[in-house]
Formats: sequence, structure tokens, C-alpha cells
Amino acid sequence: MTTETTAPNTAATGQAVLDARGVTMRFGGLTAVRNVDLTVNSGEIVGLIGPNGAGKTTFFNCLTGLYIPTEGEVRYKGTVLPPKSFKVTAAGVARTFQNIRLFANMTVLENVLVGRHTRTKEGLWSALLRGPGFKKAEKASEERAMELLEFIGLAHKRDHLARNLPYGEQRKLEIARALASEPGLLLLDEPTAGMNPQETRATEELVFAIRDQGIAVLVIEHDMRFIFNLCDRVAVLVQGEKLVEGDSATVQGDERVVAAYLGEPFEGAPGTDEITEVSAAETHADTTKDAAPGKETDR
Ligand SMILES: Nc1ncnc2c1ncn2[C@@H]1O[C@H](COP(=O)(O)OP(=O)(O)OP(=O)(O)O)[C@@H](O)[C@H]1O
Repeated sequence: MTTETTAPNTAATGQAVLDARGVTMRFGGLTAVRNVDLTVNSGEIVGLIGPNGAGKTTFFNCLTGLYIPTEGEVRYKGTVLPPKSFKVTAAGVARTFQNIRLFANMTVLENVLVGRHTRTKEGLWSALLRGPGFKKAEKASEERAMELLEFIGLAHKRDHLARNLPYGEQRKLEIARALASEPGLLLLDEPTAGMNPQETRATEELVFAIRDQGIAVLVIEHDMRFIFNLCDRVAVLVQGEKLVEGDSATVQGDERVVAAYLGEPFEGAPGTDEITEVSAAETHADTTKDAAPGKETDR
């Protein structure tokens, strides 16, 4: 695989913005995420990759308060995040979803304004009475929303209904809505899914521009070219466990990553201990059966 580093990271990387420690998420008997540590520092773009069902989205959900992890702790700028998604957003962590979740019958501008609700202080009465405080806040919010629409290149479509936008623009609008909450960390879940190569390239530039504005980014994506071009660091999840973490070259050169994607067994693979135990138990059961008196021979 070729990698071109199109936009080297000139932003200063530093303090941990996100610090997830020992995150485990179980659903009944299934451990979807097991003891995962991950740090994202200021100025960084970090990628999270892994085969289907590896636990990437579940991990995102643990970071953003949609799930309360069975074990582990998630800190944003040193403070443990509350287990409620709107509080996580208010704290400074915004996200987009794998499946677009726009308000289809609202305009482009209205969708971005919705994203600002965690940043407006005007109360219910002020909003209902549309008093001077509310009007001032509303004007400021609209100005900021328009700035964001300029930033993502959709200002000219402010009054279009979200449902009428082409797919790639809907994805961009989701990003603008997430940015409207003025996050310090943006989590993107498959931002280029369904995009053509030009749209993917434009998204790459957009993510670099977001990083250059001082927002750290954690991104899940299946498009490896996109990930390896974009990210300062990449973590690989396999069967809920972090297998490898490093810069793009390290991860691309790791045979275990290739093997995990191809579904080939490798030494130390997550789940290997369990598989070995089950095979040993099966062999033991077969041996016992073979040795048992009265065993029928194959005919
Ligand atoms: N709410 C849930 N209840 C039960 N099992 C779940 C739940 N959410 C996810 N899982 C299971 O957890 C595992 C990890 O799923 P997850 O969606 O996090 O993987 P993923 O890496 O994001 O996959 P993909 O790349 O296909 O989106 C899967 O086995 C999935 O079936």
C-alpha cells in the first residue's frame, strides 16, 4: 500500500485530551471491548481501525456516554466524563455517526444551529418570550453557524433542506453540526463511508483543517489509504482488544495486522487462548471417547 503524507502535522502535539484506561464493554456473555487504553493528545489525529465487529463503534459509544463501560474510565482533559451523551458534548467531545443522523426536514443552517444548543445559555422563558437576550444569543449563534458552513463549503446551501443534499454534503453537514458544539475533541465514525474518491480526498483536507483549528480528532474508518494519509497514530482493534498502536508505517508493516484483516491465525491473537483451551478440551474429550470400552469402530 502506498502512503503519501499530504499534510504533515505542524500543529504542536502535547497534553492528553482524551485518556481512556482499561475500557471494557460486555453485552451479556459477549465482550465487545476488552481492557482498551487509548490516548489522544492535543494537535493529533488518531485513527481507530479493525475488521468488522472488532468493537470500534462500541468503544466510541463508551467514550461518548452512549454506553457506560462495564469497566474502565474515560477522561477528557483530566476530568472523568459523565455517563450521559449530552453532558459529554457539553464537556467538549463531539461526534458523528456511522449512519447519518441529520434532521432531514430541517434546513442546512437549522441543522447546525441544533448543534449549538449546548453552547447557548438562554433559558426557556427567554426563548419563548424572544426577549433581547434571546435575540442577541440567536444572532451570535447564527453567525457562528454561518462561519462553520463557510468552513465546510456549504454556506451557499444554508436554506436547502438537509434531505436534498447529495450524500457527501450530508456527511460534511454532520461534521459542521458536531463542530457547532465547539469541541476540543471530535470523534468521526466512518466519515467517508459511501463517498467517491474526490469526496474522500476533500474530507481528508477538511479533517486536517479541523486539526489545524486546535481540535484533536479520533477517527474510525475502513478506507486504509485515508487513514494512513491522515493519522499521526493508528490503533488497531481486533476482537475487542487493542492489537497494535503506532504511526502509519509501523501499523502497515505489522504482520499481525495483515493477518487479522485476512482472518488468519497468528501468535498472541486476541481470543487465541480461548481457542487453544477449547481445542484442548475437544481433543481431551475425543481421546477419552476413543479409550472408552464398547466404542464403535468406523465402518
Ligand atoms: N448493543 C449491543 N448489544 C449486543 N452486542 C452488541 C451491541 N453492539 C455491538 N455489539 C456486538 O459487539 C461487537 C462489536 O461491534 P461493533 O459494532 O462495535 O464493531 P465495529 O468494529 O464497529 O464493526 P464495523 O466495522 O462493522 O462497524 C459485535 O460482535 C457486535 O455484534
